[in-house]
Amino acid sequence: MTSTEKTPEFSFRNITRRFRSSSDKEFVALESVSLDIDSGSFVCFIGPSGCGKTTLLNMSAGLLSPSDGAVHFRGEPLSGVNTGVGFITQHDNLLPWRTVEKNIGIALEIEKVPRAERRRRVAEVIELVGLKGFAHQYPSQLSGGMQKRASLARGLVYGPSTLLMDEPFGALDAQLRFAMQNELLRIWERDRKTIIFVTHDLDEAILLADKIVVFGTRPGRVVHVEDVPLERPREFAELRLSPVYGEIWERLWKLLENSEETP
Ligand SMILES: Nc1ncnc2c1ncn2[C@@H]1O[C@H](COP(=O)(O)OP(=O)(O)OP(=O)(O)O)[C@@H](O)[C@H]1O
Repeated sequence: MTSTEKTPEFSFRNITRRFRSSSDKEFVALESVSLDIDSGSFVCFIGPSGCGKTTLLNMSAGLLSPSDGAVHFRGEPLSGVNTGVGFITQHDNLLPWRTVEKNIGIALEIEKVPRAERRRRVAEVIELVGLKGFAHQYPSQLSGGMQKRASLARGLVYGPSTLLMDEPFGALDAQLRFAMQNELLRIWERDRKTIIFVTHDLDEAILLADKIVVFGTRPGRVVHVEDVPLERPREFAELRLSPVYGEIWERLWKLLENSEETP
């Protein structure tokens, strides 16, 4: 790498991950994945069920190690839990007995961040995700979209350089999903954190990403990486009419259709 090139946020180097199935047979969940994720970029992972997308996210978070190969985070080999990432899953996992404010601040409490600083940082992310006025509500008092906002705030509060998002909006209805996609883009355009976002929805991937990584199955592997050169800020209604959008959509759709075939 020359001195002018930036160190990637993540560098996956020839990653293979094997698991044991319920019948105790070893199988390859992810094979020979080599991929760089640029710092500050928005990357979507897309592919059929079981192709290893979550496995790769778990490795990025340091919750799982590769059987072969290595994950480098900001130039350093990753070993152990990656404290530089916020992880947001499909299920919000908000604790029902804690208020919004206390749910969001939980990581700071664990880190023993002093109370005044904790309050300040929690208030800042609450404002950022548009939950001002709801700090003292309990999760059951929030709408689905507000719960998403709360889990987004919880992922942001300790200032990670990357957000790992595993189908975060999968369970939302179309309108709410659209609102949350726009909200996420607004926050990303403000902070330019690196985002790795797993989705099954091709439109969502093209709307959000700078780069789309397409996975295939049996074994899980990367079959294609697509750069998305569409201008930002992106307006979905206009975007869908653009020829570039249509070309990307068709190319990736075909790949996804074929991605479940054994190579
Ligand atoms: N801890 C584990 N033990 C055994 N097998 C596992 C484990 N974690 C994942 N797998 C298997 O590895 C394969 C890849 O799983 P993974 O969850 O990464 O896929 P995915 O692409 O995220 O799927 P989906 O889109 O359905 O969430 C699947 O066959 C899954 O059953």
